[in-house]
Amino acid sequence: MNNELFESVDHYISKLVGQEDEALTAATRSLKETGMPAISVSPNQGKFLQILALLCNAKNILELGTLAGYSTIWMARALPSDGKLITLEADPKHAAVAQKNIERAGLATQVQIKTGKALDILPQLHAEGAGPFDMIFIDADKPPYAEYFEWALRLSRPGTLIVADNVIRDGRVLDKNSTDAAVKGAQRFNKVLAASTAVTATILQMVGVKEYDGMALAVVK
Ligand SMILES: C[S@@+](CC[C@H](N)C(=O)[O-])C[C@H]1O[C@@H](n2cnc3c(N)ncnc32)[C@H](O)[C@@H]1O
Ligand SMILES: [Mg+2]
Repeated sequence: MNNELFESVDHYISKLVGQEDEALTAATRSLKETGMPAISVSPNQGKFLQILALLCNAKNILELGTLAGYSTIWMARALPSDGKLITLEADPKHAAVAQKNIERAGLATQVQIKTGKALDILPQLHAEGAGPFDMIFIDADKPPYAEYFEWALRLSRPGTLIVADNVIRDGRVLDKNSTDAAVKGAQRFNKVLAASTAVTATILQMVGVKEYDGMALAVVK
């Protein structure tokens, strides 16, 4: 693989159609400033998520895994003025940084961060009658991705788009003997996705400024 070329082309694309404004660059800067890991989606992936949200006319988005709110900002910008995005984050420090970034982006009235483990909050959302969501982006810890998918289905309607990030893991999903918990989580999720009769799904490989990876896309039947 020619990673250098993939990175250069990724920069070329983001310069053309994935330009970040000050709110997005500040969100990225906040990772370094607060010692958070640089594991947000890339600018072009953020733009891709925004386009997906626009394609499904999303008024109601759910995100699992906020970090600094970078992907949150890209997706929330696709919402109409009365649209809402709920994002779940286990780490209160990440949630606090994300809240500031979301306020800076002028999205505080549309975005709600819920702090806690996704597997605790998802049943609460379901019990409260939240949703159905138009789009659900799964990007939290990888081992329970299959469980996140089951909860996403419960919070969906026919036509809901479910997107799951990082399901290729530098190609390591091919390694049947992998002991890496994230790889095993992705393998288990991909199997569950493929076997599900509730969705029409595919997986896109992605190259660029981030590690070689991929996103799963599933439309609920
Ligand atoms: C890959 S980062 C999210 C990146 C973000 N979606 C973006 O692209 O800008 C994963 C986030 O999930 C959070 N997380 C980890 N385990 C979690 C859990 N059980 N429930 C909710 N969030 C979790 C981590 O603290 C981290 O902030
Ligand atoms: Mg990710």
